[in-house]
Amino acid sequence: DRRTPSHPALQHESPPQGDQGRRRGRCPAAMPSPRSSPAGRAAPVPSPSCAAVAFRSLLAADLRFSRQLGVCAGERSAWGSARPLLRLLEVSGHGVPWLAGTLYGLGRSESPAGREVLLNLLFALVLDLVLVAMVKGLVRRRRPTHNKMDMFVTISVDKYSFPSGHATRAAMVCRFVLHHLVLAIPLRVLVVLWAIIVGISRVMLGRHNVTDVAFGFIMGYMQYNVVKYFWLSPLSAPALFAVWNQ
Ligand SMILES: CC(C)=CCC/C(C)=C/CC/C(C)=C/COP(=O)(O)O
Repeated sequence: DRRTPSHPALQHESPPQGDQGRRRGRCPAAMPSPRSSPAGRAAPVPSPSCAAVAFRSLLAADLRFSRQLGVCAGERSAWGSARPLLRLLEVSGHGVPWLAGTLYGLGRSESPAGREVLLNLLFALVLDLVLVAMVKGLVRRRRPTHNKMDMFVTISVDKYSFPSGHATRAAMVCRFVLHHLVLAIPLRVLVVLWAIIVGISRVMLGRHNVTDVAFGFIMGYMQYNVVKYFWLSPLSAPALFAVWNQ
């Protein structure tokens, strides 16, 4: 009879059920498994809340799915031959070329409008590096076990994977470019595609889990709002531009 527990421990104390369990914020789907205490009594093992159960299930699904998508994680992986191409994409979304390119552009720019845009792009890139490093350092989620740590120039927090710095940068730069460069429609589409492909390639390379990239996209998208809010201009930062124009 399933309703009458045969195990003596279960007869002593039944797990919190129904209303009682719910009131304590516990998940009915994860009822505690009673264990015997030294005195022979069943000691109720606290069960996790529904939110915790849902969170763990999401993470488990994320790990499984990301592993399946990591088809370029090594040369011998299913799509290993595409790895060099994805590594090229990795460099295209890396902080070093973006910072170097922006600094170079700033040095060469002769128009005040161009300098203003590039100065704000520099601010955006630095802000992105700082925020991503802070979140990575706080969350400390390890990179997927199938990732080969052969990345192009990393800093210490880059051993962590949440969020994907490439995804934040790609999303933020994409918004920035679409707002500040006058581009023909096909080029605008290309910029959006580049950002999406950079994000997807992080999972295919085995560098990240899907949730790292998804959160990275959201974070990068919002970072652009911060850049817009603190937009540096001769009006908002006259001292900076005065020095510049000397
Ligand atoms: C000036 C200075 C501190 C430059 C640092 C540039 C640099 C090494 C950025 C790191 C870029 C990177 C490897 C991000 C990691 O991207 P994930 O998508 O793997 O999170």
